[in-house]
Amino acid sequence: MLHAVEVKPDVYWVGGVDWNERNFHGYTTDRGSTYNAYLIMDEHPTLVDTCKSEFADELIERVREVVDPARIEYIVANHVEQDHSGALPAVCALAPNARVVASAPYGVSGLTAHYGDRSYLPVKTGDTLCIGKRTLAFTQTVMVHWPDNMVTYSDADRILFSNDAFGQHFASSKHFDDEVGLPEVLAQAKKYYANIVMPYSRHVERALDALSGLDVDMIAPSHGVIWRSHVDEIVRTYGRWSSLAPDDFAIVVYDSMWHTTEAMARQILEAFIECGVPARLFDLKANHISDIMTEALTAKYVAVGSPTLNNGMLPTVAAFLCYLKGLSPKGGWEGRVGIPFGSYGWGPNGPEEVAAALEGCGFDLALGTLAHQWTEDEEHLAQLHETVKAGVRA
Ligand SMILES: Cc1cc2nc3c(=O)[nH]c(=O)nc-3n(C[C@H](O)[C@H](O)[C@H](O)COP(=O)(O)O)c2cc1C
Repeated sequence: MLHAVEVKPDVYWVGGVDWNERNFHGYTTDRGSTYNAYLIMDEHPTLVDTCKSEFADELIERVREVVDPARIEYIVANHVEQDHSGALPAVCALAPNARVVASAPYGVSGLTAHYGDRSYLPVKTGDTLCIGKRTLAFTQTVMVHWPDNMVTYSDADRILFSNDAFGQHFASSKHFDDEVGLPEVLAQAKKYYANIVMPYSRHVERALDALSGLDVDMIAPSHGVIWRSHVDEIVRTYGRWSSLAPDDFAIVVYDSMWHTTEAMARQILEAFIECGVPARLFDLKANHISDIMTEALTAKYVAVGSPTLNNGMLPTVAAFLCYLKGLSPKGGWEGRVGIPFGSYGWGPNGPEEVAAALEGCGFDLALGTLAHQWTEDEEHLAQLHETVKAGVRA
């Protein structure tokens, strides 16, 4: 088994590795994940976060390699969600004198709802906790991505225990950003941001501002690898993602029964490419919505196509648009163009429903709804091509 790992003097990674996790509440995790917990050995031994309940034994075994769990005096619960707090009852049972530190009011109320009243120690932004040589400082990062989220900073170690922020679903026997392929880790961090954090981008901007004064040389998130060599890069990258500034890039997402909407999708793709706009095509039968969302994070153009089925859009397209709506930034998609399209037999309800959904997400439907009756011929496909080119060049 993987042993506890000393990430800085007297600070140990003691988390769990979920090699086989492939679907995290509807988000595909093709590299598995980790639930990171950190043990700080000071005068008052402190555990930062726990893990999913299924990994409690793994975590406790790693803690035992460093210290008898009964000696733990504080458990900092940065976030209520069960992947970080599920092992709390098991750890508390072995550490009966430990005080559980949680953000007020939502961390305390959330933990109480899940695990009962455990005399939580409530903290707010600016509060500190002396654990010996070290002082831990807490910053609430409200709605990144739940109301209770907070991060914990250890001044003596210059470590930010960032919980979900800067995390990646990435299982590895290595623990640091410089020990694994950076492009893969950044890709997983982008997928995490797009699928978990994106709707709260304004809150991320505020959190980055609040944390900008800290002297950080290690970011220890609760999922994936620890940032020690690329701290500036991931903070800068979060700044870029949270700004929601789009790249000149297009995604074309569709489903189709008899290939007409598919032919339209391919024509739209070609038009972008001819305009010099990099573009990607996603058939919803072959691509998972969480992978498409990763690309939506930075795409200026989001074209979505559905034929009409039973007076509406296809269920696959509806599922994608429902997911997109939930993850759309609360203030809408400033500067982003939505392009609804699709084929129909006798009523254009399919493409029209797509248009209404894209508008509801906050896209600008600058090109209108590109609906076509029955099958496409060469002439109409050429017209569609020109319409998209004209829209992109306008
Ligand atoms: C089961 C089924 C139900 C359909 N229901 C409708 C409908 O309610 N209204 C309509 O206008 N067309 C309806 N159509 C026709 C399709 O919208 C039409 O064939 C369209 O060109 C299919 O586009 P596609 O090739 O992208 O699948 C239906 C087709 C099928 C197979």
